Amino acid sequence: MPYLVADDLPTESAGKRFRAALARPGIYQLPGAHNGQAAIQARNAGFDGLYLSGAAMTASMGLPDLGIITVDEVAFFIRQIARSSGLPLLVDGDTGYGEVLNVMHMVRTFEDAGAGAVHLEDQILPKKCGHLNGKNLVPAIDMAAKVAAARKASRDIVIMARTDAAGVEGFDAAVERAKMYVDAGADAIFPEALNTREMFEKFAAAMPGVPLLANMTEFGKTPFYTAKEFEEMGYKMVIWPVSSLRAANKAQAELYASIKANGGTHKMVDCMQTRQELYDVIGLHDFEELDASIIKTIVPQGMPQI
Ligand SMILES: C[C@](O)(C(=O)O)[C@H](CC(=O)O)C(=O)O
Ligand SMILES: [Mg+2]
Repeated sequence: MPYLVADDLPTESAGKRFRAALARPGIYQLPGAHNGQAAIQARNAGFDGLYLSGAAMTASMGLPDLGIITVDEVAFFIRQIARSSGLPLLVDGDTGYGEVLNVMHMVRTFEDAGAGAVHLEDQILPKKCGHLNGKNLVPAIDMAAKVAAARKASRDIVIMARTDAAGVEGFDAAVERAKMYVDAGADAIFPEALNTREMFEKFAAAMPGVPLLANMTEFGKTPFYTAKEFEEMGYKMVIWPVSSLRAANKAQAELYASIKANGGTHKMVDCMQTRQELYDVIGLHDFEELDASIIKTIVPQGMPQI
């Protein structure tokens, strides 16, 4: 039903629902949803949690993933995904867009917008995709302070700390940083850009009892593993962060090339979501029925003749 009806809204905060999902056995599978439509499609495919990727948001805005997006721009994405899908959402908070007060502002804004979890990373600005070379990190203590700030700002939202150290300072430093971030208040850890099964397993063995996230981004440093394989390696969450946008972007580029080549869209119609399919996904008829039903709650016998 449309998110507009109070009785249909989740009774618990997204943060509590995200925590409950983490407490279940098995790995929590969080496909990237880069907008409200993608979020409904992922839910319809059977997922019960989602990821909002900084790389996908910025790419969809025609920008590189360098941390030049703002808190309110991200909140716009969070709101549409939380409303359209009703699912708990893990949001990419990049570096927190500044220092400790900015981190706190981010956490409050994201939680108020409907996010269930947020991750913060230990790079300096301009940050980079974790799977690129040439990253630079802030001192571990500065990141720990950001984590403590996020913890203080959180009502229910899950605070996750990402460390990019494995590819910069080495594996041991990544473990050391992760432990420091847990001590500072992180609920979960995202070890970025591990590149072998051994590394994933060793990291999990070094962090007993801490929920860990695996990032199964394509064309990066991590070879393909399935959700089940990550679960066996000791991971509690897996994201496919940019996949929906990559697939949509490729389809879009083919569409534009075809219009240009053929003078119209006729050759691409078979690749398109039909009007009916679109309306089914977004629930147009539910919204129309809701609209028509409101007057009946005031005048159940129909409109008086005056
Ligand atoms: C997870 C990530 O932070 C994202 O923004 O989705 C990126 C994904 C990517 O660029 O492939 C990352 O830094 O890994
Ligand atoms: Mg990112």
